Amino acid sequence: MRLGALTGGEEAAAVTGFAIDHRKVAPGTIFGAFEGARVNGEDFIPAAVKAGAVAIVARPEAVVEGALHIADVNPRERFARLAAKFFAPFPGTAVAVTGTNGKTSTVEMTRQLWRMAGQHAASIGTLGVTTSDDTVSTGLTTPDVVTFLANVAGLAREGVTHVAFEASSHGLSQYRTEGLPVRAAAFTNLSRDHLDYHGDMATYFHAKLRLFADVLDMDGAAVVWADDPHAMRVEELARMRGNRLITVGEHGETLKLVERDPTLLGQGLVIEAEGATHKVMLPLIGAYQAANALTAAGLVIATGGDVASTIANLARLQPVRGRLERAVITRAGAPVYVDYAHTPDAIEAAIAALKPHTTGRLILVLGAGGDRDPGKREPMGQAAAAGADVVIVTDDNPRNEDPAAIRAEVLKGAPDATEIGGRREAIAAAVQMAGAEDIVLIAGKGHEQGQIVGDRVLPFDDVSVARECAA
Ligand SMILES: CC(=O)N[C@H]1[C@@H](OP(=O)(O)OP(=O)(O)OC[C@H]2O[C@@H](n3ccc(=O)[nH]c3=O)[C@H](O)[C@@H]2O)O[C@H](CO)[C@@H](O)[C@@H]1O[C@H](C)C(=O)N[C@@H](C)C(=O)N[C@H](CCC(=O)O)C(=O)O
Ligand SMILES: Nc1ncnc2c1ncn2[C@@H]1O[C@H](COP(=O)(O)OP(=O)(O)OP(=O)(O)O)[C@@H](O)[C@H]1O
Ligand SMILES: N[C@H](CCC[C@H](N)C(=O)O)C(=O)O
Ligand SMILES: [Mg+2]
Repeated sequence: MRLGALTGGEEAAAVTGFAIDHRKVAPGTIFGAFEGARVNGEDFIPAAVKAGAVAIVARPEAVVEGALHIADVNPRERFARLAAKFFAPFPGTAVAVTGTNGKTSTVEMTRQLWRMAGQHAASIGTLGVTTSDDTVSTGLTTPDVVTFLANVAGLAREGVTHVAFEASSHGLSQYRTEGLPVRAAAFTNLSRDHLDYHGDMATYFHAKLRLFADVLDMDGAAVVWADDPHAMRVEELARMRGNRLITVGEHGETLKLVERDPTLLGQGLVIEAEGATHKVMLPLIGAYQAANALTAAGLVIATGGDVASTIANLARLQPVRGRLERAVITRAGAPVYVDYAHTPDAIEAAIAALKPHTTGRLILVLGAGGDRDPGKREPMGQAAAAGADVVIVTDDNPRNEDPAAIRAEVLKGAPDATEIGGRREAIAAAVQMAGAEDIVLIAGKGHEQGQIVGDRVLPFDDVSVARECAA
């Protein structure tokens, strides 16, 4: 592709690719130089030009010599839009999910429901890029803009027509997905997380609202979990902008949840839609999984899915990795669940999901990640102490923090908890103390395959460790 074809100018230079890291620049690359949280990408402009960059997308005040300066006050957005032109075509139907909890579950369930309807579907998020054939990890929930757009284009080349992706607040505030047309956007919920990055709840919510204010197509649909206290703001935004509004939940109008009856292995749902009453047996436990399943159904309906068959297909949803995943049943007969709860709200939701399933004690193992919002740690401890009968505080991913200091902050909220730093030892203790009537919940790491200590990733999988401890 010629540079002029992207800029609307006369430049004849060939564009061979896009990069936001100067170490990935090759001859013909367009380099995006952004001010980051850690360093200023503008400092790498000379090195990028030396490596063969033909154009630099940067703020007007940045100094660019030896390559075209594509100046913009919002260089991240401009870069994403140019890159999207380069990487297109994309799958015809893309939808995005934002919210503090439930994004991964919702995109995965959307992918499954589309597939059941005969579509060639994929999802992108915390679990990686998932198609019906495999899952390839990207390391981030919303990958960087170049990885994201290249992956979405790659999916189109493989024949994927429908893609659901997670729009994290970091991804939205860094314009990681701009340029890809979004036909429908879903909001799951808002609660405390990531305040280390966003500073306060208002800024965090504002970042999420960008999905509805800026990213969603003007003629696209907004799908809203109506039972969240923040749903109203999203609904107002959609109405103001003239987007089709699909609301789901007990307060929902499109898919109204009128009854939820937990059973041993799932839950019966009664849903009112289009004047008819639909009954379906969801093969997953927990109110939160019903919420995510209904939000996913909303997205499928928003993109042309038939209402009755989409609801009926909920009966065939497969579990999502690391979300209330039953790892093993101990010798004493206690089921051990692994769940990715790593916010106060999620801890509460995971406990609420399991409580109806035990006549004995709920034994909870939890920790909190290092280099992430420290303010959520004490409330996580409080949620644990309020809902579980036995709490064991352990390490999550300490990253570059002192693990004992992180545990101390969680323990402030759960002063009666037992402290066992080693995650394996903590899981072993929980498994050993569980009796026939008890349930063990291991929270925080879900599907993760490693424990990040310093800059090293040590192999660790909660599910495998639980099985080893129960053997
Ligand atoms: C806080 C954060 O979001 N950081 C991400 C972001 O950094 P940034 O733009 O602030 O970058 P920076 O490191 O200050 O560098 C500025 C610029 O200089 C460039 N650079 C930097 C160094 C160099 O030698 N050469 C160079 O060109 C960088 O590529 C960047 O464009 O852009 C980088 C490049 O894409 C990401 O790798 C990095 O993710 C870090 C590793 C990270 O841990 N991110 C987490 C917090 C994250 O994004 N999480 C969300 C939410 C999770 C969820 O709730 O699900 C996610 O979507 O995964
Ligand atoms: N709708 C929901 N309401 C409350 N809690 C939820 C909901 N969905 C999921 N959770 C909790 O959050 C955890 C993470 O779920 P999931 O991975 O789907 O969310 P996510 O938004 O993708 O998280 P992340 O921001 O880390 O990517 C679950 O294991 C569960 O404990
Ligand atoms: N076990 C994890 C969960 C992280 C979830 C992720 N979305 C983030 O906050 O970056 C941790 O705190 O290390
Ligand atoms: Mg996720």
